[in-house]
Amino acid sequence: MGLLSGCCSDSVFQAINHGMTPEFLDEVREMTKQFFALPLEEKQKYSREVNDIQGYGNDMVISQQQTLDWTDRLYLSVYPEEHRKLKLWPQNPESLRGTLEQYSRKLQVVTKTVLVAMARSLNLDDNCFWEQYGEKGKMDVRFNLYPPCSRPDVVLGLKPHADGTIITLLLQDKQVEGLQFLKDDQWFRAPIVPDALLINVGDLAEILSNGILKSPVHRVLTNPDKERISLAALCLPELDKETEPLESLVNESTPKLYKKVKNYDRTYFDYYQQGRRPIEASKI
Ligand SMILES: O=C(O)CCC(=O)C(=O)O
Ligand SMILES: [Fe+2]
Repeated sequence: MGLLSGCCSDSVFQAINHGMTPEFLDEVREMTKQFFALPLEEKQKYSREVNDIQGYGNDMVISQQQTLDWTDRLYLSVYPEEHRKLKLWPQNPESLRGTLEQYSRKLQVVTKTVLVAMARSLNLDDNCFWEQYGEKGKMDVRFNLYPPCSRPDVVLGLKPHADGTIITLLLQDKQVEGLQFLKDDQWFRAPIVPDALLINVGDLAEILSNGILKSPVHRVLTNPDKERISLAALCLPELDKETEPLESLVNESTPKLYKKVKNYDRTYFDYYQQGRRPIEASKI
């Protein structure tokens, strides 16, 4: 697999030669568009329940101050398989379930390759990140639709955040840009590289690497006349696994910079909705 680095930050890569054909990626994008184009009542058959993250719909509203994102979503857990809530997997378009299954299986292979490459880049044991992900590592997918918005000057598709993952694998829209990464207090656009997957490091890789890898802050702009889609696959450690800086990266001259965290995605949400970075809470 080829990794093109440094589009906007050292922790963001565009991966090519990932083993999926351009036609297959188009199919994945197409099924995403088709789902969101369905009538609302059809999509609502898969609605998220009030206290669940999985399903169709926008974010949970936990406070009146919360800034809402200009986006429509479908969130599904794919791995481990026992986390799947199949009743929330759309049967329309008909190909969605099968294509998602195939896509996520391929992404598991990509995930392993990337985690090994990350370890090598830090001169660590090949499997040190992979072991932290675990045999029962979680993969959740988030389908995003950003409808056209008449006030792109004041409304964001997705507010600034860093991902609460080990890594995130993102399939971007092929025509419409919108994703930006923050570096040195400036926003840089993530260019569309057709048929590449954009991979970024998440907070948990920052913690594991004791801060050598940085989880980049990013946001999505809205567009006045075009809709945009994306599909994010979020790789998280298996349930109840504790994440802390790898022992080999901690010694007398480089102390441990982060506390141990567990089920980080749960605390993540509260911070995120207040516009805060959850990783701040785990810094020592
Ligand atoms: O839509 C995008 O390009 C980015 C999505 C994203 O950052 C996310 O789902 O966490
Ligand atoms: Fe993100």
